Amino acid sequence: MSMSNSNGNGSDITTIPFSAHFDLLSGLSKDYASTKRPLSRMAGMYEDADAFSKQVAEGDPDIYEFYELSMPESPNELLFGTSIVYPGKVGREYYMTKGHFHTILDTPEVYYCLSGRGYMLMENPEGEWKAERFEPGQAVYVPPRYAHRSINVGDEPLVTFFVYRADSGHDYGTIETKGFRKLIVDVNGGAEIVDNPKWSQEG
Ligand SMILES: O=P(O)(O)OC[C@H]1O[C@](O)(CO)[C@@H](O)[C@@H]1O
Ligand SMILES: [Fe+2]
Repeated sequence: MSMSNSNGNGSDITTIPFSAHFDLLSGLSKDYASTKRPLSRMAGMYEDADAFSKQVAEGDPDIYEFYELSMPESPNELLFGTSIVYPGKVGREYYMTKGHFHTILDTPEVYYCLSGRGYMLMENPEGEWKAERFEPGQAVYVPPRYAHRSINVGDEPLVTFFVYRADSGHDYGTIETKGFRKLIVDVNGGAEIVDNPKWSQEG
């Protein structure tokens, strides 16, 4: 059987069958090294700047880590791995990923929750948004054009398995400066979705 295919751009790429291990509960892999995101890499992304600075100074905790396999950036390939968001809060805001649009905006993504509790917060450039629950066994579809951010509202790591087209790319766009239109915050011990003041001030 031939293992060659074309990436549609004139050059041939070759991938071979393979498998990878991810622990069902922790999401950690025996086969790969993860990429870790400490809090200091998320400057300006949490609403409470004082709480952010204090936590960075007091140890700069890892907020999340993920595995991203090295794949040819082709529309004919898929990229998959696990994402692990640790439990905690910055001020009233739960630990979360940076979140991103795909550089090729029209590409979707699927997430499957392996353990933990949280939300996938999604919004498109037109301002439509949706927060879907993550709990073990729940799959979430991120449609084309939707930015997506995983948020851990529980006491355990939030572990998800994701798959997306390998050429999709990451575009942080307005997210690094204004964030998402909504925040998920702790109100008296429960998670609530509230307006992000950075968006409501400017409309
Ligand atoms: O790009 P961000 O928002 O920091 O999040 C990274 C996560 O997103 C992914 O690209 C999957 O969409 C993974 O690599 C990782 O789990
Ligand atoms: Fe993505």
